[in-house]
Amino acid sequence: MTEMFTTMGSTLASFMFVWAIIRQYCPYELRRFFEKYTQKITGYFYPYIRVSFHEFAGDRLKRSDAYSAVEAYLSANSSKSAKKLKAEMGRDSRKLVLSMDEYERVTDDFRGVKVWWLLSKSVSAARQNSYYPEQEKRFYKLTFHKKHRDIITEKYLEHVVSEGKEIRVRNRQRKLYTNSPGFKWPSYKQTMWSHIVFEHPASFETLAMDPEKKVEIIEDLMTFCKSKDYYAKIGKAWKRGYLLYGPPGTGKSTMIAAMANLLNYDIYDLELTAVKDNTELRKLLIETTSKSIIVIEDIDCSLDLTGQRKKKSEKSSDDENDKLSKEIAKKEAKEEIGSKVTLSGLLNFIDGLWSACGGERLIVFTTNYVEKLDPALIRRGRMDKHIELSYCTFEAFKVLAKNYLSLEMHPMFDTIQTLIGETKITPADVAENLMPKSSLDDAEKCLSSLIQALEEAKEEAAKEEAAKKEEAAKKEAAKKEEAAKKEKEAKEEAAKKEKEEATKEEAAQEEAAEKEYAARKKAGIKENGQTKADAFQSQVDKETENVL
Ligand SMILES: Nc1ncnc2c1ncn2[C@@H]1O[C@H](COP(=O)(O)OP(=O)(O)OP(=O)(O)O)[C@@H](O)[C@H]1O
Ligand SMILES: [Mg+2]
Repeated sequence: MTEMFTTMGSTLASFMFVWAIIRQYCPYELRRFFEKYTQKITGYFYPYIRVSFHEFAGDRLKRSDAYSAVEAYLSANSSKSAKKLKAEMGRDSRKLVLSMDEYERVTDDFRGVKVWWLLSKSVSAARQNSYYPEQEKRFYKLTFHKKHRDIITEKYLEHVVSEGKEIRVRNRQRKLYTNSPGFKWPSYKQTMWSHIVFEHPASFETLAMDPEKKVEIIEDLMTFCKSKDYYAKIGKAWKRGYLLYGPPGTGKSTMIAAMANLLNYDIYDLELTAVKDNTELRKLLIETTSKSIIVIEDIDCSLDLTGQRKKKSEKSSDDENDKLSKEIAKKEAKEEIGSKVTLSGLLNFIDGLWSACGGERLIVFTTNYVEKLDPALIRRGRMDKHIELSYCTFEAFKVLAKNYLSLEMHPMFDTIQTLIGETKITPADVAENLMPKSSLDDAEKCLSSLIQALEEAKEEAAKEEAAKKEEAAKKEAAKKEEAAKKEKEAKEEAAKKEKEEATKEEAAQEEAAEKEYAARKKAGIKENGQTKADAFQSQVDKETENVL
């Protein structure tokens, strides 16, 4: 026996050696030729057909649906026969779901035909000097006899995929995904999203808001999730945008959780500030699955409106003489290159060509300041439904009282109704006051605490109002004073002008008088001169006469 093993070992070693020599020295074409014909000859004697289902096929951007369906199908069908299993938490964390582990082989029977499934993986070595880790490519391999080719390829595979999909929906753990900012080197099998199990208890029933509005939103959501054919008919991607806006603590985030629970959707909480650029945003979008809600919270804070920045840099580049402004423009341009997601990138994300992939998706934006948002971002078609969540009304209070204190009616409700109508209080504040703080707190105590809070809020509001009025009055007075000052200045200016005019006129008159005087004087001299000359002439004439 030992001898036999020794011989076998040395034969194997010799074979490996020869094969290594062939691989090294045999030209590639010859080797291909050799391999091809070896496969053909083996195929002739080997009567089985193998089908592989790779986890990441094609462009490797997304996990293959076929692989997921097979995985789900086998998790339900293999757990009885496989010996090596892996366990994952199932829906609502109530039950463990078992599925076959790596390198495990199971048998399945379909209409009397026996098939074999194997979960395997191939590991490609890490590239030298590369940051990329070793890459594992997992795949399922189905083996069956070639005489059953038709039944397996036509019927069995269809059965596996449809049952697998059903099982997936049944076992689906709803997840809350987020894009991790520290993630730099995505290998093909890693996704851009990290997730935890989504277990938020919020529902529309516990959401405090106007009942009519609530019903309207629920109907809108239910209609959306049943409208696959309708969207296909009108030629629109199966997605819908919701804009939730209102002051902090009015239930925007709670409503998103309620929507996910109502529709049984996953949530993708997109942190825009952690997205490097538009390309990364697109990748994130591709990796989201259908039946999901993509959420961007506080959209006004997370988006840099680059349109405005461009305007600034254009303005400064206009001024060519100013060196400093040119430098600022350059700096801004650099920032632009290194900047993150742009408005146009986000618009494309919402309703560009890529947004149609996957289908059955809600995109929800929340903001505290709707007026700050670019109109292009929230126009209908992008954000189809705008929902305002505002301060607590009496109807909303009643829902909270029922949730927190199991109260439908109470004598103190009347006071609360009056006070709630007169003041602004968020549902979050109401909820906080209604929550018992110790085991001794009863409903009455909680309601009194709320009444006190409402009164304080009312007082605070009155004070604020008074302060505002005072401020406004001060402003008005300052305005009036300013106007009076201006009027006075204007009057003084006018008087000054008038005086100046008068002085000018006087000067002009004086000048004219002087001119006239000068002219007269000149004329007088002339006249005098003439008289003297004439007198002199007459005297000369007289003397001449006397001489004669
Ligand atoms: N309409 C509501 N119905 C029930 N509970 C509410 C409602 N609004 C607020 N709450 C309670 O207040 C808390 C805060 O609410 P939430 O986080 O939904 O507010 P928000 O509008 O998202 O605030 P922000 O703008 O600051 O993000 C929640 O945990 C919830 O318990
Ligand atoms: Mg919130």
